[in-house]
Amino acid sequence: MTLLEVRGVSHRRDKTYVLRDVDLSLEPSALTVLAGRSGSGKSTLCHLIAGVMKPTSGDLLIGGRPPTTDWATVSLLPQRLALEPSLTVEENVLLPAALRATGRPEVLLQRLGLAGIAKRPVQDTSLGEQQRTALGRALVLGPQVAVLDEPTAHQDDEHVHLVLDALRAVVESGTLAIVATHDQRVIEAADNVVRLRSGRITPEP
Ligand SMILES: Nc1ncnc2c1ncn2[C@@H]1O[C@H](COP(=O)(O)OP(=O)(O)OP(=O)(O)O)[C@@H](O)[C@H]1O
Repeated sequence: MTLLEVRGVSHRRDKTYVLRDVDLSLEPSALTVLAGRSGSGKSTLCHLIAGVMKPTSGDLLIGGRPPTTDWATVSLLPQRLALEPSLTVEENVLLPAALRATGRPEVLLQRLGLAGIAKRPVQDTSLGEQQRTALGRALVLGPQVAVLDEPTAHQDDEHVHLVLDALRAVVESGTLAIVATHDQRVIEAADNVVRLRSGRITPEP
């Protein structure tokens, strides 16, 4: 069963095409890596899948519908995190749940190594902790699709394992996790790898 369908997507920034004729069909319950050199278009594709930008041409469908900004359907961990600095770690994780009166973050905070600092303003935490907070925020609703841009960029080996365990747990619950990364440790843990080169999907490797 296809969950995410990307059909003939091209995207232009200024006068240059940064994505060209991208076709992709992905099923639920998988950890899919978007790999490729810096500037190959990974972040752009992340933003299109998460519905925060519209493609110049082509279609993206999640469960047969265009992406919305409803984080239970598709969530985003942006490269620049976009946390609310004065809120605590826990409050940031719970932001998508605030409108739903749901959300039990204890297990997730534990899994991401954040339980001990949950009540601290996020601005008083390390960059790696902030990145795991933004990851928790992306996973807290157990979305159909979680789009995660470089989620291990600020993590050491030990914390990469925590991140991968948290990803594996949501994937086992049905989430399609799409992870843009250069990190070989994440690439090795993936169910499938989509490689981009100059905005086009290229066969492995
Ligand atoms: N706002 C923008 N305006 C114009 N060009 C942009 C803009 N943002 C990105 N680009 C260009 O689009 C291309 C793809 O960028 P993108 O950020 O998607 O790459 P990436 O694979 O995620 O790179 P990285 O691994 O360095 O994050 C790059 O050539 C980049 O310079």
